[in-house]
Amino acid sequence: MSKIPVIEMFGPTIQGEGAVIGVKTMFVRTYGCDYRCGWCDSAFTWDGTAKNKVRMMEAEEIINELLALAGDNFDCVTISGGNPALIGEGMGTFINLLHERGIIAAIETQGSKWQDWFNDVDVLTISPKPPSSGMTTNWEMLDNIMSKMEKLGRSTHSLKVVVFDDKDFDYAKNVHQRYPNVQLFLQPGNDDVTEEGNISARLLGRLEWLFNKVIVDSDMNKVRVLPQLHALIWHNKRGK
Ligand SMILES: C[S@@+](CC[C@H](N)C(=O)[O-])C[C@H]1O[C@@H](n2cnc3c(N)ncnc32)[C@H](O)[C@@H]1O
Ligand SMILES: Nc1nc2[nH]cc(C(=O)O)c2c(=O)[nH]1
Ligand code: SF4
Ligand SMILES: [Mg+2]
Repeated sequence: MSKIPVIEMFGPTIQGEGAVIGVKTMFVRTYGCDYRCGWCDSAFTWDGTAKNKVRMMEAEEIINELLALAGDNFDCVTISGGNPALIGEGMGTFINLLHERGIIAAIETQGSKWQDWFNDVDVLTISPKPPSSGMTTNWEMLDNIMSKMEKLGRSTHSLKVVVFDDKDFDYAKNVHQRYPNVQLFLQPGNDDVTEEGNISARLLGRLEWLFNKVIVDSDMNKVRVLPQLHALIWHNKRGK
């Protein structure tokens, strides 16, 4: 059996981003990332500061813990990280167990790695990283992932790009031109993930800036611009 490194589980909460924004969901956050985005809002999943909280868990144990947390008060589990795509067959087993219980599986990943269990995911969010992150996109890998997902013919996948500045917006445009048939979500960046208290006004300011970028750009007629809804409500609080 291959175990899964879990750093936190929480919920039920409301999915705050992307294609299924607004849906009630549990979260399972895996430990470890192959990226180090300068503005990562979940850096504790890879920077070592919370390493002592990691538990190596069997798929079955994770389900049992979710059920203990929430009973039958959910039918969606979102697996985020870190990068859940670093995990092999254990994650496939976990997704199968969710399906056996009629629970859907949503994944958040950056598109730097493929796993065969992507084929079984109900909602796959691929979030390639713009220049402000400090990361470099492996376009060959991303092309590969996008073409495998397209071949599935179920359009369970979408793209989500976080935008902090004009260069990121150009990057998002590039992504949209490269994969014109895949729904692209734009999300404004939260440029201070440690600020305490109410950050809604700051985030809404960034959302308005992004709205205005999209409004005047005829290459962006088909994108959708969304906030991080949970951050508007719960700010930088962890486990929400
Ligand atoms: C923490 S990541 C984990 C999953 C995966 N590693 C990824 O990046 O897609 C989850 C989502 O949060 C977004 N995100 C991280 N930091 C952010 C920030 N400061 N502002 C806005 N979105 C952020 C990421 O781009 C990604 O879409
Ligand atoms: N409510 C809520 N929605 C989210 N959507 C993506 C998240 C993530 O950190 O991957 C996230 C999160 O952490 N909380
Ligand atoms: S890829 Fe995701 S988890 Fe990894 S550093 Fe970037 S935002 Fe954070
Ligand atoms: Mg988050």
